[in-house]
Amino acid sequence: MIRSRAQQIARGLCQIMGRELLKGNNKTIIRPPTQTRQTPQHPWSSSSSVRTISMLHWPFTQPRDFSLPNTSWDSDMRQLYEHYNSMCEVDTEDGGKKWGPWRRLPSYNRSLKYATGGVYLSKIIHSKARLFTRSIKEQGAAFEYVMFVNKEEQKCVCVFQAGHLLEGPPGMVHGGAIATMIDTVIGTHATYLSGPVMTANLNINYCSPIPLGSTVLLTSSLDKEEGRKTFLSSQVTSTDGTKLHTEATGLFVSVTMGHLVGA
Ligand SMILES: CCCCCCCC(=O)SCCNC(=O)CCNC(=O)[C@H](O)C(C)(C)COP(=O)(O)OP(=O)(O)OC[C@H]1O[C@@H](n2cnc3c(N)ncnc32)[C@H](O)[C@@H]1OP(=O)(O)O
Repeated sequence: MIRSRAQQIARGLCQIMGRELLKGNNKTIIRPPTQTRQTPQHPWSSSSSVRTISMLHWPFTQPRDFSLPNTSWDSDMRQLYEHYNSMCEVDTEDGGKKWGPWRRLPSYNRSLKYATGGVYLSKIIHSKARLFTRSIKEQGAAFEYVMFVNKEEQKCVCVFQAGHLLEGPPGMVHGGAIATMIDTVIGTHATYLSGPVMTANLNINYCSPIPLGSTVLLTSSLDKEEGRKTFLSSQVTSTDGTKLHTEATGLFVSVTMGHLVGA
């Protein structure tokens, strides 16, 4: 009985989430429920077919965007955030603003919250579930990160500060935490490019340890797409790009929304 109720909710959710995924150039991208500030209209979201949500008419709480700066961020993290954020909006000749080549991806503690009504649904469906990387409340204790995508170059970058709860060897970041971040970054990038996907294969080479508490840069680039398969590669480097910490490749397989929510 409970299962059939869950399935009904999941089916409804599929319909809702399906509507909230943007279609751009035949690609599906995650859409935030709202912008955190006034931003210029972006070509990807300017289509009249896109259903935007007016939070003015939305009675439920706006989810917290974890990718915005907080006091735990060190100077490297802030500088890189400012660097990529400044390329999200550029000045026009007439003194206005327009979208730049990069876009910051918002980040919530449940993927469900990207959908219209997702904040409400997340209180009903597995209400205690949290996205692994956003499950620790203390700022700076575990995964602090922000992701930016560049549609033209089909690239994604992530500025990641590894907190003290991610220790593996003494004073160094746990390999599983690094794998988690790589999966998160290339998985998000694959979703951005290809719509709902799941990780089918992840290969990782750990080249040099990441000091606990430090900030590193993760990059993701599209290698190829073959039918339902999206192949990406990733590198984790020091913030100045001179030291290679980790390199990885991943295969993501497109799935239906039903597959994702277990309907
Ligand atoms: C917002 C935060 C984002 C975070 C992103 C995190 C993403 C995740 O961690 S997902 C969780 C971890 N992953 C999983 O649990 C996935 C478990 N696996 C599955 O569900 C399924 O095996 C799944 C969906 C990957 C593929 O199953 P299915 O849809 O039946 O596809 P299937 O027909 O088997 O394979 C499709 C193609 O992929 C290939 N393929 C599938 N698995 C693999 C694999 N491991 N290695 C190589 N190729 C593979 C198949 O050979 C096939 O290729 P082709 O089309 O050329 O014949």
